[in-house]
Amino acid sequence: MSVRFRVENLDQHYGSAQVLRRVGFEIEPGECLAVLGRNGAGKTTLLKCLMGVLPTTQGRILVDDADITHWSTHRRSARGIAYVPQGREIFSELTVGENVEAAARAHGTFGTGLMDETLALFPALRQMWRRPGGALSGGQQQQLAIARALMTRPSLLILDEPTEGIQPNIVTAIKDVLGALKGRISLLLVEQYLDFAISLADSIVVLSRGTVIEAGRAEAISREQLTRHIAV
Ligand SMILES: Nc1ncnc2c1ncn2[C@@H]1O[C@H](COP(=O)(O)OP(=O)(O)OP(=O)(O)O)[C@@H](O)[C@H]1O
Repeated sequence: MSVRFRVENLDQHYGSAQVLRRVGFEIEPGECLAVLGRNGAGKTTLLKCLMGVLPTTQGRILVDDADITHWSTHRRSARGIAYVPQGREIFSELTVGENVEAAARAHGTFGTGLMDETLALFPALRQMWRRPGGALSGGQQQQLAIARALMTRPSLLILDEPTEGIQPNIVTAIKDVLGALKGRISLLLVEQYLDFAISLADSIVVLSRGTVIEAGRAEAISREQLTRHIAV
């Protein structure tokens, strides 16, 4: 089940440095929002605020009608917000199967059809089921991280640069999976790879120095505009 997700006037500071300024956007149920911006624009900081890893001092975060601004990370996760961080953070000592099962047990979805449904999206993971997570390629680890996140039965899946450092065939596989999930769940995608973001996004937000400098429906923003905003 997907949700409406809204962020209003979010500020964030590291010490005296302001990193986010009045950031706001909305994700319609079942849609994909791409957040774009150069290195250092504040994208990862934004995601940390949304997951409650960083406390919010100014602004509001809403899921449907619930104000989750001050909820713990755990409570947000229980409300259906899942986060696949940059760097993936799987358990490299555990097998692929143990990684998936640990996430499923922690969220009460072990032994449900959800596990089979999710693994059907990632045939490569089934083939690698008994291999340690650390033995997988970067792309396979990314798939594993997404599969783990899906075990929480999310209504909003947040992904921080899922294509970073990944071989092209797995990028395509991940794009297909996210495309298939869209509609059923909402997606928030932070991405540097423009073509990937454009192919999935229904709406786009561009951040620059912590400020939203462009926002709108994906079809209303040209590729040239986006390239100009995020070119180094
Ligand atoms: N823990 C921290 N303490 C102080 N400053 C930080 C911290 N983390 C990030 N910053 C600074 O905040 C700004 C935003 O960083 P952030 O990582 O959110 O950007 P980003 O858009 O995700 O960049 P990248 O694509 O490189 O990950 C940068 O200027 C960065 O140097």
